[in-house]
Amino acid sequence: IIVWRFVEDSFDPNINPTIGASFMTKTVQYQNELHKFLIWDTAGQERFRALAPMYYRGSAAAIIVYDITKEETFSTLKNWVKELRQHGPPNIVVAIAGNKCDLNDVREVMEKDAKDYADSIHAIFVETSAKNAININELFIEISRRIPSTDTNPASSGKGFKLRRQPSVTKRSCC
Ligand SMILES: Nc1nc2c(ncn2[C@@H]2O[C@H](COP(=O)(O)OP(=O)(O)OP(=O)(O)O)[C@@H](O)[C@H]2O)c(=O)[nH]1
Repeated sequence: IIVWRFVEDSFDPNINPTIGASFMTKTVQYQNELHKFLIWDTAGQERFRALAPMYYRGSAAAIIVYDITKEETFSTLKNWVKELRQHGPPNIVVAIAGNKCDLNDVREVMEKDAKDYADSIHAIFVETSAKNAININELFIEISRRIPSTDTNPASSGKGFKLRRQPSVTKRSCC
């Protein structure tokens, strides 16, 4: 399960915010394999925050998105990183996406600062534009590279396999 929002159909500034979470899939080609991601896009608003553990529990990766034109979204992102470290799956792959890189003129978060922070927590880092579809595929390919396969049998190479840590029953209690 991955926390992410894809390219919007429309870039209306009055677009409705996510309520709870929305689900989507994305398939990327990684080397000779097709990797299908099952994605939950959780709501960013504070009032939905308590729902997030339902979605990141059992997930293989999380993409935490901030807005490069709003410094406060970068601070909020750091809180999400802490939450994932404390309550998320132990080996979850964390990716940080600085979205709206098409709005470089009104940037508030320097790319280097974000990259240094991502490196310090061993997270993937990329600046994206959901609007212009910049670096979206690249981000998923990098996640594919970091999520180990459960299938190490070369005889089955070329056939379908499951990436590690499909949603499963865990003993961890909610929140
Ligand atoms: N210029 C630009 N605008 C974007 C980009 N991505 C999203 N937007 C706009 O930013 C606004 C917020 O986008 P959302 O996708 O709703 O943001 P969100 O963080 O998912 O918000 P929640 O649904 O509340 O979690 C919308 O008006 C989008 O059209 C981008 O890459 N570039």
